Amino acid sequence: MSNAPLTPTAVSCPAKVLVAGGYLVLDRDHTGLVFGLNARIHTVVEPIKTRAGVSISEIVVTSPQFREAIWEYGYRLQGQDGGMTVTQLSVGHEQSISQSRNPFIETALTYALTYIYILQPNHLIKPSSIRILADQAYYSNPGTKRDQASRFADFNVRLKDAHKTGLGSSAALVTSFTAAVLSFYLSKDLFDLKSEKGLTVLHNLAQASHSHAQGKVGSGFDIASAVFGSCLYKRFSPSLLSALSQPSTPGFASELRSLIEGSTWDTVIEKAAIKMPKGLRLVMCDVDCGSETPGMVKKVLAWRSSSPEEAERIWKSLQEGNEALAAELTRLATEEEGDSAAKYDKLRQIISNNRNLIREMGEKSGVPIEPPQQTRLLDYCSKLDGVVGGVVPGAGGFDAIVLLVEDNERTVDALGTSLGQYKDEEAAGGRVGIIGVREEMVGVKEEDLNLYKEWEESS
Ligand SMILES: Nc1ncnc2c1ncn2[C@@H]1O[C@H](COP(=O)(O)OP(=O)(O)OP(=O)(O)O)[C@@H](O)[C@H]1O
Ligand SMILES: C[C@@](O)(CCOP(=O)(O)O)CC(=O)O
Repeated sequence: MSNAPLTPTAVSCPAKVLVAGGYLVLDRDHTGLVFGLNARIHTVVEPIKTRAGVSISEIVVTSPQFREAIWEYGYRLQGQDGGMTVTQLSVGHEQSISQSRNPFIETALTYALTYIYILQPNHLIKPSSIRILADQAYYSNPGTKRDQASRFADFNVRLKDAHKTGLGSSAALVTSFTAAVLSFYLSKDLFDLKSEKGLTVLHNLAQASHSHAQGKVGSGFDIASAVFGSCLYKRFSPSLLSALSQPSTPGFASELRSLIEGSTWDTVIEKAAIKMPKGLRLVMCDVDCGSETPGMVKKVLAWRSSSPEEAERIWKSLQEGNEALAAELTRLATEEEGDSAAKYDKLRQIISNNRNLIREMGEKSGVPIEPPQQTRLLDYCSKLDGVVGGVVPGAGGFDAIVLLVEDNERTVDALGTSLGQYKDEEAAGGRVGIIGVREEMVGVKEEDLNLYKEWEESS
């Protein structure tokens, strides 16, 4: 048993935008083109500070930018190879348990502690304190800064009242949380975030726990970009996770380890296939409306099953269009090209063809993937100076668009002004704003603890 003090550890992961491959990426015959974004969720793990009444096996998780965001967990070893069982202890004062549970944190903790235990069965897992800190762009609530230099805002609301912008908060949270907890408790020879193996273990473990907490509905592209940054993504076989026993049931711990470390995991991640040409960047616009992704996915997939031939034609053409988009971006990023006016013509053409197919997919399935108000908005933006084109990202719907624009202040400022003046009489939502993010190639990253000074435990 080791008594060495554990060193405070901080890790962050990026947000995501699925620029191409929505719906297609749900099966392994197709790929998704996902860009990481430079908004991050950070997790800081430290030895617990002595507090009256803290029991020996307790991990306290807080998300101090939000009100009442504290989750206290006890953990104990389950017999028959069931792994670590995590139980929520006292709950967020004056609230009912169901209101203040955080399934993403609870599941990520269960999977991470189980993996830690199985690698170091003779080590005591010491109590710890975990803080989560998120960049502003994940939420549209205006935050207040504790001081000028502060990176993280105080959102002054409960997490359940926060308005998400759809950048993949749960995936960045689960991945940075898992990475920070593993790095904190495991020695470098057992888990090293800087090694290929460490990244693969992190990816597989975060996919498993995120999928469990989310109800196994997503393709996992958001976890892939949280770990690896921008990439071309082919999902894992869903059967890998459906075969895994439930946490705390006999055999779970060993099954989890062989799944996470073994060769059956079949995700394909191509980082080299995604590049942003010098001179271009992404801009995300928030449309201040909501869409319900799981319902849209169900309906699109139901239509695909009922009209297989027609769907196959669209899926095949769109896959080709998405591959063409990735290839053209890579070509522009790697080949010398002059500054001719026609430089981005091919890119424009590819985006326009893909949008036609996305609209067809939406019309045929009866799902508003690129609904008319988004078509009008995208067409309006695409005609502005310096804008190459744009699409509805991910599942589409009413909540966001992503634009490919020339990377200079003039273009982005003019875009902001034009969007400020944009009025669509028929659209319910109204205001369109630029989210303060751009593409990010780097995935998971260790961070310096000085970043969190004003968010010390007592604050
Ligand atoms: N800062 C945070 N602190 C703690 N938990 C968080 C935080 N941000 C998000 N979460 C957890 O993630 C959940 C939101 O995840 P969800 O998958 O619904 O949204 P998302 O990943 O941001 O959206 P999308 O998949 O549309 O991009 C919250 O209910 C909460 O459990
Ligand atoms: C529809 C889908 O392909 C993309 C959903 O993306 P987003 O959550 O709208 O960013 C679902 C998935 O891949 O998990």
